[in-house]
Amino acid sequence: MKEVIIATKNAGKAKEFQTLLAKKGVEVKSLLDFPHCPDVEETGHTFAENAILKAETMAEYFHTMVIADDSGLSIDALGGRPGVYSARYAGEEKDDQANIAKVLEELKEVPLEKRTARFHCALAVAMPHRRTVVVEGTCEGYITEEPRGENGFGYDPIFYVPQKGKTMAELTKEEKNGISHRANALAKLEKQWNEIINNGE
Ligand SMILES: O=P(O)(O)OP(=O)(O)OP(=O)(O)OC[C@H]1O[C@@H](n2cnc3c(O)ncnc32)[C@H](O)[C@@H]1O
Ligand SMILES: [Mg+2]
Repeated sequence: MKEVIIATKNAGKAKEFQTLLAKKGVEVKSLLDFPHCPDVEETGHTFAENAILKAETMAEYFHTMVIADDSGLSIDALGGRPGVYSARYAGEEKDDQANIAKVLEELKEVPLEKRTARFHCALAVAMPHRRTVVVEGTCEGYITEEPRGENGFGYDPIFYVPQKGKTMAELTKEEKNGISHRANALAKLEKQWNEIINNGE
């Protein structure tokens, strides 16, 4: 089976890529499988910049094709925050519960109709001796007043998906993969996929 490295240390993301790419007959390895690999500082100001940074650094490190995901939540009432700072919104520990608590506190006075938000995902595919390919996907929703659901990761328990009538964390893995920002970004690689997979190294 063809193997692809996803440059992420986030177990939730890694699992989603495992399911999404298994359908394409691809086995996913994440950086969690390579405990000694270096950390990449996310110094970019956009999701795309950070995805390129992570993918290119790791493609150089591994000497092979690497895909990176930089993603996050943009809340309109907060001027687009937490945005590219989603992982560390409440501190360096990357604590999902603390991040959720901070968002809910900041939105305390904001009525439901003004709690519009979207998840963003930028995917960068870095290949030795080729130009890096970048695609982006989004998913629209609302921020709930309290967390609901046990599935997924990150901000999923407070992200309400109107078309499903549930929070992202109440969706099954298959349902989330049917509508997520990550799946939407990956779908944009569809046409190039065979070329990426066969010529990437
Ligand atoms: O950089 P890597 O190692 O991939 O892992 P990370 O967790 O730091 O990932 P990002 O820098 O892309 O930050 C994304 C954050 O945005 C949030 N996020 C992204 N996608 C999400 C999703 O599908 N559901 C819920 N929250 C998500 C979550 O808090 C992530 O930690
Ligand atoms: Mg990160």
